[in-house]
Amino acid sequence: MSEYRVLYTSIEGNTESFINKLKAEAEAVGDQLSVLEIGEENDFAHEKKPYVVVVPTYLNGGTGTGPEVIEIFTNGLGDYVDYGNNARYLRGVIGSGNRNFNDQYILTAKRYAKKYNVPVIGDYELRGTQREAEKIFARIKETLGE
Ligand SMILES: Cc1cc2nc3c(=O)[nH]c(=O)nc-3n(C[C@H](O)[C@H](O)[C@H](O)COP(=O)(O)O)c2cc1C
Repeated sequence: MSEYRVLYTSIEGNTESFINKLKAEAEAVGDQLSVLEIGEENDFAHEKKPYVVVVPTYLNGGTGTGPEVIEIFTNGLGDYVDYGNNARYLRGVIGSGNRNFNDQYILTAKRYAKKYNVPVIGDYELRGTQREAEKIFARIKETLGE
């Protein structure tokens, strides 16, 4: 049995629903997820081992992908990653969004990947499917090793 650390934020519950699918997937193969939901009000803590983040996309200020388009609602997760040495343990980003947003689809995840120099290891729309959870859990295992 292995345990994989996953941090996430969920404003309207879609990401939470996908996390539950990931948990079910992990349990089905005898593994476990150690999950932490980060809101705007969490106390910061020091992460002690490698982890991935799952981040939905909430943007304001335009329809493009330039600097005028800013992240809203999900900043607590970014602040947590920036805290202490936490960024050093971040190994990958999973993005969620809605393809109706075209070029802005999973833009927050792409920005995190660029900022922290880690790959986007998966993406899905809205609540995702069990099949997507299966694929993304496999990527989490590859990314976090053992
Ligand atoms: C105000 C608002 C802005 C959004 N902006 C984007 C966007 O720019 N790109 C994208 O892919 N999805 C966007 N979405 C879709 C959300 O990322 C998607 O619904 C996600 O599943 C929400 O996750 P949550 O329910 O865990 O908060 C937006 C949704 C809302 C309500």
